[in-house]
Amino acid sequence: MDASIVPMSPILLNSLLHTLCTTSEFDESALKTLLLASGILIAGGTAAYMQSRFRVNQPDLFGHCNGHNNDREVTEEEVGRGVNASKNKQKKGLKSLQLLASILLSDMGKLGARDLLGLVAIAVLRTALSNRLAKVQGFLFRAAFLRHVSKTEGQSSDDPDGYFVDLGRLLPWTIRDAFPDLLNMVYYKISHVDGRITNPEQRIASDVPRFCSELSEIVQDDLTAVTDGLLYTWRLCSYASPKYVFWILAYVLVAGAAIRNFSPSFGKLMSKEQQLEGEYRQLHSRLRTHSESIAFYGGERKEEAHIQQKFKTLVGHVHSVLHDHWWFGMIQDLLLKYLGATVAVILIIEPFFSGHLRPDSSTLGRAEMLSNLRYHTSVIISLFQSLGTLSISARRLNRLSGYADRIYELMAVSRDLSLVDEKSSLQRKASRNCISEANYIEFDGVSVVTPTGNVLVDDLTLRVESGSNLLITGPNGSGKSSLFRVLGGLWPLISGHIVKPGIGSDLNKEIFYVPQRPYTAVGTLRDQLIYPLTTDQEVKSLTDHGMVELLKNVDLEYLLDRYPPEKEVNWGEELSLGEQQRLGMARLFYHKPKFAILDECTSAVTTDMEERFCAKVRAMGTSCITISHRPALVAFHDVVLSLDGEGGWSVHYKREGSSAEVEINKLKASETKRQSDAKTVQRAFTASKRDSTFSNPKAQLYFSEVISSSPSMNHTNSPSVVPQLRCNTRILPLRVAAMCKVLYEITPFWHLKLEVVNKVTYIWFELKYLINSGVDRDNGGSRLSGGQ
Ligand SMILES: Nc1ncnc2c1ncn2[C@@H]1O[C@H](COP(=O)(O)OP(=O)(O)OP(=O)(O)O)[C@@H](O)[C@H]1O
Repeated sequence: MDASIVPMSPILLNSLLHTLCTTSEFDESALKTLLLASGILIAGGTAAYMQSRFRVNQPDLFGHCNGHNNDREVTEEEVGRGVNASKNKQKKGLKSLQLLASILLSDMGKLGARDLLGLVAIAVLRTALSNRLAKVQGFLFRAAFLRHVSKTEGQSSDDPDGYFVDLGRLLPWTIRDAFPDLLNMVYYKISHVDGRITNPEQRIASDVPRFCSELSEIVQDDLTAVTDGLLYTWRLCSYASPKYVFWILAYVLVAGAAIRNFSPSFGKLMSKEQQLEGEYRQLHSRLRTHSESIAFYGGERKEEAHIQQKFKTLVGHVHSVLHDHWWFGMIQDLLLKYLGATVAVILIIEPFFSGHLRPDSSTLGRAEMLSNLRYHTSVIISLFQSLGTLSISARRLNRLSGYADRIYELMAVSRDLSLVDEKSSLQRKASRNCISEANYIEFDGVSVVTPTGNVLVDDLTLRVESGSNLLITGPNGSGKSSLFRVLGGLWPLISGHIVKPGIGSDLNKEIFYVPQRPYTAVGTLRDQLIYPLTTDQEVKSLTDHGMVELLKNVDLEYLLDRYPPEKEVNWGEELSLGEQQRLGMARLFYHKPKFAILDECTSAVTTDMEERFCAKVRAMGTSCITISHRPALVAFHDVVLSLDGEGGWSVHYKREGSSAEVEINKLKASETKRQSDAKTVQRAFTASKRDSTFSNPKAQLYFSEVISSSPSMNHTNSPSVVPQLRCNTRILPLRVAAMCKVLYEITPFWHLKLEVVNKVTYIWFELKYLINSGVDRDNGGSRLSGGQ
């Protein structure tokens, strides 16, 4: 709205001024137009404001939701609470803004300070230039009056804003570089353990850039407003008297106070919008990650409904925000721009028509007056605009505080989690609960507790010497993986003592974790093998021959033929699950750690591959800690830790000559009901005969039959998704008409329609001005020549 209405103000004033210059009295039609426009704006603004304040079907009146809880009436107490909560939130947001600003300033450095000074210099230059232009315009008016140049030429001089704003807005982007790094090891804890913050990625990827860009705009605009304000105050004081500055200031202060009273809590609205947007994006990202499973299940409708619902909530909220911006912008523009400009014109007229600047009757005197009037109109309007800009800064800062609040919350939580880590490690050191370093892994009285407080394993005591191999079994959800979350420091050590190698150094060198869900990094095939190292970090660089050997160990050498060595591939999408798991094994062979934690990392590979893998890891001298449900793997391990899923556990050491079957039977004695379910599946699996269907040569025949009986894909059967899109031979007018219809239908929002209304009003004023000025030039021209 602002952008389209702003140009109206100078046009109205120019029109008024023009009329004054030629006839020395208000033109009746211009006054009517002004009154009509003001009336429409006041009526529209008041109606919208009333509507917004009395939306009774929205329970969280100050949260601006789209009214799902119609069945509950809003009590006065609740509204009161809403007001208090809103005010508290607003204060919190402004405090966050203050803190972020101080971080930005302290991290700005020499480069940032230089840029800030550059901005100030640009603002001063811009003000000086616009002052000069205002003077030139005054001279041109004078010259036009004396018939030296045509008057239209005089009006064509440009405002310098366009030349400076773009350049000025580039500079504050460097402030963004000074932003502290929000991504660190705490990220996992924020998203998986802590639970205070949802969608941290939205805050980092979207809120931070938006915060920086809006902050840069405010800094730029306010700097300009301050320099303009100072210069024009001085000019006005020196030309007329300080009383004009006093009147303008008084008007802006009163209008500003009235506006502040009306202002909705834009910070809170912004914050909620970001949260809803984050949730909406997350649904899309989930859809992308699980698209194959969803397609197999045929779950498109369910997913679509879910996404649609989130989208509707987001749109409803955005609608509500835009509506508030609209009516509030209307009131603000009315008070600070239109009414303000009218007050300015009334102020400027007084000294020229009844005061000390009243011209003498000579032509030169009138020309001088015209020049002065033009210049001082620019001065007074610019002063109004700059004070107006400063007074709406509160709204902009309020909006900005919404982003600031979210960013600061993220920073506070991450700092909190780091501090908690440090504190608890200190506490643990003081007590007996701590992690210390040795050549082996030991759990001594360790309890594994989930972030929600469930005890998964109680008081575990177990030692894994370097060179021995441990197998961990237990029902699903019994805490097998969680044990290593505690060992790796992802979950806090609530009680007990852990001993492990590699503390303080690169943990992967000593204990290498191969996860259940294979992880493939972005990059080339080589990058997959050396992950998490980068090429620069490699102690001994992986040769081509070494790479072939690693891949041969896991039967993946064909990947070298399929993909050029330097090609970056989305491995997670192009490789099968089993292939990704085998790539994970090859990665382990490359790193050759002291201990390898194999968390069901062979669940998708063939059994012979699994056995080869275990044999190779043992031969490498790496101790395996394997989580698996497969009894076949017992043979490769010396110790079996069995979890019962209810906090209990038992350790079994393999004796000479005992077989895997004996060990399993031993474990059976202590089975609970939950355990026995898992074991039954294991036994059924080992007892079942291999299905020979797919090794049967006839299977090929079956596939051929399926393919031949499937419907052929010819073009005549292609589904007509959107019939309108299929006819591509439509003539241009029809296509334009269809486009307009679609545009109209997909833009049900007020603000867009309002834009159209604004544009039409603007054009109407332009036309009216052109017609008036044309008529007046004819009349005025003849009158002037008559006068001369
Ligand atoms: N971030 C978390 N917050 C709360 N509970 C969690 C979290 N992560 C895991 N859990 C819970 O901890 C329990 C143990 O999970 P864990 O992944 O250790 O199981 P597991 O024994 O490895 O199971 P599986 O054999 O299915 O892999 C589960 O009940 C799970 O719901």
